[in-house]
Amino acid sequence: MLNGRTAWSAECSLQILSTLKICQKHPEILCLCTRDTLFVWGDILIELLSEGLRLHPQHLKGLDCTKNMVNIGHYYPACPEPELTLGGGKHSDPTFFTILLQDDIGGLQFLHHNCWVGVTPVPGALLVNIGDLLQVISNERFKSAEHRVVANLTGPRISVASFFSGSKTCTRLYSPLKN
Ligand SMILES: O=C(O)CCC(=O)C(=O)O
Ligand SMILES: [Fe+2]
Repeated sequence: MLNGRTAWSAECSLQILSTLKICQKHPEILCLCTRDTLFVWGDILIELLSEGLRLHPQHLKGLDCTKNMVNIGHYYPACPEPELTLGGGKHSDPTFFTILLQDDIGGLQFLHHNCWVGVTPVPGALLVNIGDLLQVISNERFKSAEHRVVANLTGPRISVASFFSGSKTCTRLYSPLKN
């Protein structure tokens, strides 16, 4: 807090720092993760997801699924006793979908048939995670998988998540698609 105000600049610079640190390690992905490019990926993805539901390619876009995107940078310091803690607790994303850029440290795990399965980092790859809103809209044909981040002896680990979650001022009611 700064004079009673939230120190938003610290969060903001952390986010930029995270993106820059990843880009320093993998300069080839710089063009993948600008805000404009992420909106393009979002539009391509939502078309594919619409088609996956046998809908018109623009159907989900018409529900404003890609209208708003929030970027959050994560910084997980190296941990001397990783088994005693977690980098990020178990959750599902309350979004339509999330595009995630992670560095090469690893630690992200998804819950699959009651087992935690690690996501091996692939240099330059963006990871797409279905969120709760898309699970509801798709009538559970797409699943919003629970995930967590384990702490690592090595680090820091850095990731940047781009959350596509509709407009903050949206008053639209979402419900499962009729079959
Ligand atoms: O840091 C990660 O790999 C995952 C972060 C995450 O799950 C989130 O921001 O919702
Ligand atoms: Fe998440």
